[in-house]
Amino acid sequence: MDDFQNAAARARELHRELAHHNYRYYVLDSPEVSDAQYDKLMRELQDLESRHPSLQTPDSPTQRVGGAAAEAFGEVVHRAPMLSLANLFEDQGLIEFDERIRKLLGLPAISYVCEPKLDGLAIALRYEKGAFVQGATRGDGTTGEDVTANLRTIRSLPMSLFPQDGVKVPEVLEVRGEVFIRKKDFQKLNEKREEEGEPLFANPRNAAAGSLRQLDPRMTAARPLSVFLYECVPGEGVPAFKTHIEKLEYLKTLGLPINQYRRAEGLEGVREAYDASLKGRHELPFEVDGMVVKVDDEDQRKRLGQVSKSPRWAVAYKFPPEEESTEVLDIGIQVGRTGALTPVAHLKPVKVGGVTVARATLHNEDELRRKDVRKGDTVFVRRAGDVIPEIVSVVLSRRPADSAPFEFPRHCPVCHAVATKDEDGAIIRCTGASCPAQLVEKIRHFASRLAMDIEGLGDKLATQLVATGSVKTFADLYALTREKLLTLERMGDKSADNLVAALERSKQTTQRRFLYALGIRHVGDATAKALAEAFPQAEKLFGASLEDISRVKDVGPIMAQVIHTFFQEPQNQEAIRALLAAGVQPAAPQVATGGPFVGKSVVLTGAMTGMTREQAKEEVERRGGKVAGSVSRKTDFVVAGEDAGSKLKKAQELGVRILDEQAFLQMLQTNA
Ligand SMILES: NC(=O)c1ccc[n+]([C@@H]2O[C@H](COP(=O)([O-])OP(=O)(O)OC[C@H]3O[C@@H](n4cnc5c(N)ncnc54)[C@H](O)[C@@H]3O)[C@@H](O)[C@H]2O)c1
Ligand SMILES: [Zn+2]
Repeated sequence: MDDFQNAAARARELHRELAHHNYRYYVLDSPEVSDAQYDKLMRELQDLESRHPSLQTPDSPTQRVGGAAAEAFGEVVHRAPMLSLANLFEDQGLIEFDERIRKLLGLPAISYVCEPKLDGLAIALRYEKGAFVQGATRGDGTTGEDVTANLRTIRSLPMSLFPQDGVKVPEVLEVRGEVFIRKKDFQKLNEKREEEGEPLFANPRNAAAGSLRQLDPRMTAARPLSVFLYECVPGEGVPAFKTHIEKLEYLKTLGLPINQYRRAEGLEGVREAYDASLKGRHELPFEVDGMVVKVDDEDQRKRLGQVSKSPRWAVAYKFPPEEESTEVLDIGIQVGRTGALTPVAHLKPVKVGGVTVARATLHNEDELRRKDVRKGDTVFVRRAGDVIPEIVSVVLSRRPADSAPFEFPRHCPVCHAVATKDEDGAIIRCTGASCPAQLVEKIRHFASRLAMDIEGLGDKLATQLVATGSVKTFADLYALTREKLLTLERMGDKSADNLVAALERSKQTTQRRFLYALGIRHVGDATAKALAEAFPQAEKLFGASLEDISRVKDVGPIMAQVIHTFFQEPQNQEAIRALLAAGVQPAAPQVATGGPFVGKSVVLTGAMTGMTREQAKEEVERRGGKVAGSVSRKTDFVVAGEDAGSKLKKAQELGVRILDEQAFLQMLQTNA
């Protein structure tokens, strides 16, 4: 085959493909590929046609506007054809556009108007004697669909013009503009569809088109659409405008909604406007997919005329796409630092918003189920600004016949411990205390002040210990030696010695600290205290029934379930046994029966030199006292350390007994 035959065959293929995508996009409002992919096919065809002009037949998709009107609607023949816009994607295209215009007009510089390119669908509206009488979609540019009833449901569209003082309402006014949906409304609409099990709209454009093209206007009314107008067809009583801006301002005086525009002088002016609008695109409450550049002077426009399906005097300068379609190669589960199991889609890499995206989060099981994303699906991926890439919708028409819903695992894929659902429903979490995926976080918590209080073991060191494989379980911490620690990066002699000493010290602990240190979900310091009183030995919890645990003070049914599951997990029993074998000795809480603290309410304020606030609290509680946060008449003692402030003052005012650190320590000693 020669080059021409090849080109002709490819062109036929592209005709077929583009016709298919046009139908999905314009008639069904449910595209299968992204705009960028569609544009690529279109450019390929344009390219073939420019190399072989005989391929440019009148029925070529390059020569036609939009898609045919759906038969279900009445037809409206436009008074003047509704055109499309030529697209540009980079500065080079803009240079050529400006050059062409200057050459055709024989002028050194052109005044332009720049408008946001709304991502919606074009409509033509007709007002007679100021009353809205008919509205139509663009259709194929010549004939559109009569969507009058649906347009009447758009709140921002005036049903009758309300001109400013001195402005005469024209006999007949035909205006053109764009119906669109605001980002917030789009999100709400898709959430509702999710709930109702309806397929999601891929983007605001399809949502707007799908909503306006409803056969039942009540359906349209339920979906909040918006409209901006940007063009006006000459007609009876309509002034002859010198410029586009004059026209826009005129429409405004009639009470019609007009979008913001920006005047731009020459190529440089357009570049500035483009940079500004690209930068500001995320601040707008609606989706824009580019900037429309129009020649401002109406007379110049007439002289420029049009080519095939678009005017020569305007162009759509597109923004880089933020949405792409691609394929889900697989769905995996990622275990986060807090044990949350997060489903992640592995995608055939695509460029979205300027970066290559190969993964997208599916957030959690509920979200995954709602969107019903499956392996093998074609999906729309979105990445706007710095936002994490996300899957917007699935192209159901492209779903493989043998696909099956994703089965969310009930065990952690990393450590195989049971994974359970959070009580608030959304997140599934691994319950393994030695789960490698959570280890850094677990160890950081284990070493924290209210837990084992191992000084010097923070986030950085925990990360290092896990990364080097030195620590795989809590108990491994107690096998760390000075020599071993010194092999770590940035670890000095002194720090190593201090850490070994801190580890050794931490072995003498309390059952309350020990239980808290295990990092059982929801078990904070207070619950650990109650649990320690009921179960002075950790191993007793292995055999405890759900009822036993439920009887513990302040432990509700959900927490009881979490605690029960934790101590049933063999991995966790093993972790506890190993800690005890390593020499950790959690002391059972002593229940005080006598002494000066029993049943007393104590307030701690100011800094003490000999112990921390937490230690002081623990000492008081061990002796049967309660530590309160604020001073009242019910307070029995206030322990005032250095720089005690308002609490001390309050105590003095109320005549509450005040102890300094010395007196407090003495009281503790006499009641050890
Ligand atoms: N994904 C798909 O399968 C698929 C299929 C068909 C078309 N498409 C997309 O649609 C595009 C073609 O659609 P099109 O012919 O409507 O062209 P277009 O969207 O590129 O530009 C023309 C349209 O821009 C709109 N517009 C928005 N703001 C405007 C403003 N301020 N002034 C003037 N017009 C404004 C008007 O509706 C006008 O008809 C393609 O480039 C592609 O991105 C996608
Ligand atoms: Zn795990």
